[in-house]
Amino acid sequence: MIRTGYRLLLHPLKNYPGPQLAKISDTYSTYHSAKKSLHLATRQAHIEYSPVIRLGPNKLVFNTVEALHDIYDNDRVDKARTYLVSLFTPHPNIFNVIDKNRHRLKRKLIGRLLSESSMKKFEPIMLEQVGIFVQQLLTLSRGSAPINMSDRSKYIGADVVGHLAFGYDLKLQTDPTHQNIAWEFKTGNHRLNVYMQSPSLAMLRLEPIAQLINLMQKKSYLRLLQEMIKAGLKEEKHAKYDLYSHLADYVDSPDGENLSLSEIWSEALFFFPAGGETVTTGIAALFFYLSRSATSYEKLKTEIRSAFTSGTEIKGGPQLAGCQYLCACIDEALRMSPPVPGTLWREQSLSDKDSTPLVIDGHVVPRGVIFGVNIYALHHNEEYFPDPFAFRPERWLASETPAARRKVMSSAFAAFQVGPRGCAGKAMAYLEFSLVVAKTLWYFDLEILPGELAKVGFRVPSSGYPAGGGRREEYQLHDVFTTDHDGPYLIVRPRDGVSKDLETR
Ligand code: HEM
Repeated sequence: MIRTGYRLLLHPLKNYPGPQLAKISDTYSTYHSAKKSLHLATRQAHIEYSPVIRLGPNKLVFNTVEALHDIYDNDRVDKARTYLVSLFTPHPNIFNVIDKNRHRLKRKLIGRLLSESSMKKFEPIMLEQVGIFVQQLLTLSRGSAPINMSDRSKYIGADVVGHLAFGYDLKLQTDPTHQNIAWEFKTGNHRLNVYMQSPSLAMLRLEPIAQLINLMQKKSYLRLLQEMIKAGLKEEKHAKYDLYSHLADYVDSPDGENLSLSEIWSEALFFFPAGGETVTTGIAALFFYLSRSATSYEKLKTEIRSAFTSGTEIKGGPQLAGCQYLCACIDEALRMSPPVPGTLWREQSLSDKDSTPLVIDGHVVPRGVIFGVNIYALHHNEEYFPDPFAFRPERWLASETPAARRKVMSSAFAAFQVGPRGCAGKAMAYLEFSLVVAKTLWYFDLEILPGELAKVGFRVPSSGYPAGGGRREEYQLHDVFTTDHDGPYLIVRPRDGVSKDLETR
């Protein structure tokens, strides 16, 4: 009672509007994160209350471009300690490390592997996986089973990352043995996302228990993880183009830039949600939007089919980068269905000695408060993206939209987050995304599957959110820090004559 009274009447955030329950307890965000709908609830709360809302006793969420840059591009701000709930080894990885110096080192080393120039070396492996993707579509197109593009994109996402992280061929695209790991990872993310909203729940230290249950249930991802690590250790350290070969020289090196072996495996494991699940969401979302928008589909198909003369010609480089409509479609899919849709919590750095108050978009934020911008809400803020639920790639094109408007949109586009903790894998993401979509549209014509399956992708069983869930034109994401999603189910028809080079592979 006393604590509730304090939070309502005396707390420094007492004057900020927001759902009543959120002012007194983290139950509000815990409940919505358990329901995987926190992104929708946050946007709804912004609409009902204000661009700045209190979403927990100690939490502020902003919905402005100014706040985005004030928060994420600010040396006085750190990742909030709620990220520590995702710590599995004594060594933090690039995602959950808070200390700025340690982060800088990790970012330097891992950033090299994920840079644009490094991606040129990794591209042959990626192309091989994309080749398997289109070949599998060809095989499936001849069967009677419907093709779920979420499943296909989940498999290729994990296969590509398996190679980059562990130099390991998971073969999810062709062999069902390990395909359920894609879902096991999501379950783990969901649990962590709930803990991140509720620091007190995390303090109960349930994670080791959950891990123990996983072990007892012999979760296949744990077994697979051990298998991948063992296989990696057997190889000569520079045998493959993967994370281990990049970092092996830093293992216990004496010059201060040292990493432990378990730290490298923890980084490699993080690549699965970071690089596998995110690109996957983007690809599935774009196929959803293309299957619903005949105009965009025709425009993109025409662009791809006139930019190249064969499917094998489609690879990274100026020709692919010159496909401007493709780039616009990718950004529009990432805007409407951001693969990391939630609020990425930050706090004033514990080491910040500046005596002036921390100001975010004109608001003085007291120490101890955690804050952020919700990516889904910002991407659907009409002030920055008019008609936010319409899939309109043209809004990103210089030929269709004035420069001033595009500038506003670019500064509000946060799919990869901004600032020093923004995504390190952007170059890889755009390459994989473009290759998968361009090759698919080169080899195949796509149609929505008729009947009940046509509804998969936009149907939310218990939505109740006028601001989001249940829209026919929106690809539905289930917020688990990354996302879970289903569909679209498509009919994939091989183009006459063109798919011959897939038969001969
Ligand atoms: C469409 C695809 C992708 C999206 C939308 C995306 C989005 C993001 C976001 C929002 C963050 C910030 C997370 C936070 O602040 O907690 C992030 C971080 C990160 N992402 Fe991505 N990502 C994508 C693809 C990738 C890929 C392919 C990789 C490669 C493995 C990757 C590696 C990373 C890494 C290493 C970080 C941590 C960066 C740091 O803290 O310095 N991402 N990503």
